[in-house]
Amino acid sequence: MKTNHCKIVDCTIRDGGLVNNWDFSIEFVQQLYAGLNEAGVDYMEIGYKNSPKLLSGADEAGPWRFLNDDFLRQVIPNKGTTKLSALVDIGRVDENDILPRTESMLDLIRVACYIKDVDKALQLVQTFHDRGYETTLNIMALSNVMENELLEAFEMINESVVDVVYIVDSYGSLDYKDTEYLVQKFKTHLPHKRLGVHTHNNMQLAFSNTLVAAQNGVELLDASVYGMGRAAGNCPTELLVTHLKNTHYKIRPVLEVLENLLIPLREKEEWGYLIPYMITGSLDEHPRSAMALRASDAKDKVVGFFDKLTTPEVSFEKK
Ligand SMILES: C[C@H](O)CC(=O)C(=O)O
Repeated sequence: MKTNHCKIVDCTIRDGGLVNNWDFSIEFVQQLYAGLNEAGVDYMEIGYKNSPKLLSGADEAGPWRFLNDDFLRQVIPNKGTTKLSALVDIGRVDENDILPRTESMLDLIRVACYIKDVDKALQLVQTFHDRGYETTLNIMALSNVMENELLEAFEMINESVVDVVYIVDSYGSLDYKDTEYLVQKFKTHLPHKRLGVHTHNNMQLAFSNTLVAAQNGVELLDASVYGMGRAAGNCPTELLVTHLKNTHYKIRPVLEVLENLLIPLREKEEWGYLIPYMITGSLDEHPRSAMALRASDAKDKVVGFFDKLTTPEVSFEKK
């Protein structure tokens, strides 16, 4: 039987941390890792490897915001077959904090950037590659990128050592046609690179777009349990685990994690498909305005919110 070419990268802690400021207990992360490992999920992104020296708000955030290698060894004393990944952002990571892979629990380092910073991101990729890690380049907000910028980026990427290049739908505004178009463009211009996809569920399309990408040859599929991720969240891990054919995945351990960890957490924290996120997704915008609305007393005033975002005149409230 033909085996499926796809691999799942579970981002529950990293992207979900944007919902609760990475306030996950050690037991939560250990149980999640054990469940994903039993389920056969290929990678778990256990947080960010940015430097607290380069970012404000470090004191309030949980430890998954600024991963430390000694801490990680204590959290996962018995690593299984699920590999560990960390994300870094341009300008927020201190290269000196990244140990050689042989001395680290991490297997994969993913570098996130906007299109204008692809050159800087590829320099970091080279450093991490030289230290022995698998690497990805995650180009965020691709729905806002001009063709000429993309073509310029492809030239640099082709000359780089990066293993996997990601199509990232940061605003959750792509549909199946857009996804197919982007995947074909990436395949044409990056014939020797493997591809990944990271989707957001603003328009209830995260799962469907991920499947379209997979069907068109994309290998690394980002997801998170119960879709936990910033604003509308991500493609749910449980859906990929149960749906992808010819794989070794098991759904039961993911259901256990859902029942024990994510369903109770969803009672306290909010993420997922909500109308303000649908509005920003459909307008191809960052969800920050919708997140601010949901945190305010006017959280369900979706008509006024829509009017405000779609009116060219800008009015500021008088203090
Ligand atoms: C690089 C990551 O995929 C960043 C992210 O989550 C985004 O939506 O952007």
